[in-house]
Amino acid sequence: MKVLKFGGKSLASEHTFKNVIQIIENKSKESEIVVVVSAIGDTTDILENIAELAKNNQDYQSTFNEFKERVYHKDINLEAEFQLLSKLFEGVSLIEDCTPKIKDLILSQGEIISSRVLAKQLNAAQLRSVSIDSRDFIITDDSFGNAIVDESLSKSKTQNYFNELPLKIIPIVTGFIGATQKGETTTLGRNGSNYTAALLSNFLKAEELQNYTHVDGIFTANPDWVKNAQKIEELHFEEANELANFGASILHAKTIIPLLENSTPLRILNTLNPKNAGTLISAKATDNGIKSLSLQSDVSLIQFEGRGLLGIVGVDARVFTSLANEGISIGVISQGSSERGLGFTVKQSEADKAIKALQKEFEKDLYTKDVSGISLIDDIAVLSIIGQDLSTFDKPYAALVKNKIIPILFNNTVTGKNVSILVRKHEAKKALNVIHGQIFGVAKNINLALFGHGLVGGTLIDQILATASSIEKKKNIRLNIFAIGNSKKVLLNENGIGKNWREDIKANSENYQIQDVIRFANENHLENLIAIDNTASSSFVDNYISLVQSGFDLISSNKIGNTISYSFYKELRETLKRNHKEYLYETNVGAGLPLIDTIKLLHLSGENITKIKGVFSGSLSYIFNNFSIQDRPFSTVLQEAIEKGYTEPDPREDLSGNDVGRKLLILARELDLKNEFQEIKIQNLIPEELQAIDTPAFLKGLDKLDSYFEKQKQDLVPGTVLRYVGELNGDLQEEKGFLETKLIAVPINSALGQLKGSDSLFEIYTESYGDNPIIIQGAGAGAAVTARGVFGDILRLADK
Ligand SMILES: NC(=O)C1=CN([C@@H]2O[C@H](COP(=O)(O)OP(=O)(O)OC[C@H]3O[C@@H](n4cnc5c(N)ncnc54)[C@H](O)[C@@H]3O)[C@@H](O)[C@H]2O)C=CC1
Ligand SMILES: N[C@@H](CC=O)C(=O)O
Repeated sequence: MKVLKFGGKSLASEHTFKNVIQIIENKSKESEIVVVVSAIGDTTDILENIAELAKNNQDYQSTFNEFKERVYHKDINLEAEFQLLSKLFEGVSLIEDCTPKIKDLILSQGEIISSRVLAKQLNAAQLRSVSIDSRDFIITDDSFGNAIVDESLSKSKTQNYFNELPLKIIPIVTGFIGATQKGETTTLGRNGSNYTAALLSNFLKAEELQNYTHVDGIFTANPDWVKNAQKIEELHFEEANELANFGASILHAKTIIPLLENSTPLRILNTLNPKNAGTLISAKATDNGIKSLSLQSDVSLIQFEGRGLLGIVGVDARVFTSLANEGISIGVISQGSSERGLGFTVKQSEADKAIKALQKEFEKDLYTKDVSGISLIDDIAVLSIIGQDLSTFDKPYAALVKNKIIPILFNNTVTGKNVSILVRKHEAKKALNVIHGQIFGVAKNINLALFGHGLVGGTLIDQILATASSIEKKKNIRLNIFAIGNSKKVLLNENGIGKNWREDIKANSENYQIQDVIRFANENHLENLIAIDNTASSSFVDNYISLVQSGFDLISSNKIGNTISYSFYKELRETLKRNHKEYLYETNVGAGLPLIDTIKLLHLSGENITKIKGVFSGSLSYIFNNFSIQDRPFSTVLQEAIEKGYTEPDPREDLSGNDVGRKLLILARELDLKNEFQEIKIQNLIPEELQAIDTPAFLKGLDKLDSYFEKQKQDLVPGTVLRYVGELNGDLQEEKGFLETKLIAVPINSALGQLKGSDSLFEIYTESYGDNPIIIQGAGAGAAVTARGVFGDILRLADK
């Protein structure tokens, strides 16, 4: 025999009702069944609300009429229940009081109505069934509202009752309600229907209790809050009990206990997806490990502080006794060894009462200032990691801090594996997602805001979208682009911008300030935030500090942030350190080539890098590699470099030598040299009259450059070619290095003379390597290689 229990949501609509009937039909063909029901939909809340209106002498009648219309069913006469309710509400309204006893009688009608309605519907569907009132056999004490079941009496009564039932009739039993020995109606507390079903499963020795809900089972976290929460296939009773104790709303601690006697398995199933196997809770051992995260957001934190409490015996006892006297239960408790302060949680609904009780108890101590404050923090949520001990707690904790969520306090159980963390309510969803991603190894969400969607930025977006799903499979990292912005407008989507981003930008982007993007990320509880600067803008760099302070890591292909004043360079690094954030910019020198990382490692390991020289610019490499040996005007070759995406948005950044200068400065600063941009000796290749005009005018008149460069070529000694080079000389002992860029002639058969395409070449001279430099060579410019380099930085950060 199996017991099937259907919750209120399963009975709430015509559609779900049909599913219930179908499930009952199928299950009754497999084995004998007993069905337990909750009240339909939110009937219990509605009845409670009507009673409250009546008690307060407010208009309850219209809500009651609405209720009657909602539960009315044409084939079933509910007049007796409605009349009883009507009399009860009238009485409550007259005496302006609703005692727990009356309230139980009112609420019980919800389950009575639902069992009658379901039985009627089943009979109409040719499934013989009968509505059964559990008050006939579930016997309780008279603690109305949360009555204690007399299990042995209830067991024998239940067994006798069911022995008398005719065979082949499906019993539809009211959950939640019972009766005292005197026959007074009681209720078993919220979630009591599950308890009734568990009791019946035990008393009738069911082979399984199947609890039909509106979800596929128990998940590693509430799927409404954590998108990639995973269903748990199996749990041991003890683990389920822990989950229930820590507030997993789908389970009720009371439900598990009756099942232990006969080790009756409990399966959590979905009425709307009945083929899913759900979660099985049984006595079978499962792999030990973290099982689930739960969140309680209806709590408040009380802070009790006092200077004069150190060493005084009995203060905690007074705190807890005064609350116990008011029937207030305490959740998480924390007290430091200084004994100066005690923090603990209570239900939010009881917080004011708790404060009043404490103020009364400590009235004198408050006056003498031995107790200096009793205060309340209301916007609190308790996040519990069930199955977590402190040996591996460093990871979720560090992930929280990295996401700028600093727990208010945390607490672990001495035995068992549970850690509870108190966070601000508005941070709870983000905290849950951060910890979930960290401990379950399921795809970690990395939320990206991309600024600049030109050549590099646009290519990067396409690369990310094309590979996101394979990265998720291979690396368990889910890259979610939630913002794409240019200098004026931004497109935002917390669920991820897709392949049609170019059209979406046209249709849906809005004017913005950086604070709008930050606010959007916060409001949508987005974690692991990275801002990526693929602009060439100096004004965008102004946003770096606020982005870091708001919890973003940074990545840039833009070199400006690293090459404005040294004081900004330092300020940014200090801000990053203070906020536990990172800034990666591997593409700043040599595009996709692994140059910066190599220099960083060499320098960090104490290697004295004395010189770096070579061809730093991919575009200038392309231009001079071709122009030196081809009989084509300079402007034609330059135009080609622009079209291939090698140059800066304004190619004068390259021709002026500034871009090479920036790269030298970036490397110098990696070596702890404190140079400023103005100190670099730069050879500018742009004729003076073309230096001050605007970009479109410059681009229109590229041929004005031809005669100057033709002359440079003609002056070359035969067997040599032109190369634009950069050189950095520095030393560990020195504060500043010597940085220079210039156009030179080199032998055509030298390493520099042999460069092809847009290749850059870097020679790194160090003390240990002596005269044989480390050489890094390869494509030094181009949207595709640069975007790949930025992508590499994203994955590096995502892995941390
Ligand atoms: N092309 C290459 O080979 C390499 C380029 N880079 C760097 O990549 C960056 C991007 O270069 P491209 O894609 O070629 O430039 P681009 O001109 O094609 O794109 C720049 C984008 O930034 C946007 N933008 C400008 N100011 C902005 C602001 N204040 N806020 C937000 N967006 C803004 C523009 O609207 C444009 O969409 C540059 O900093 C460049 O130095 C770095 C290494 C190699
Ligand atoms: N314009 C730059 C692009 C890479 O930084 C170059 O030519 O090297």
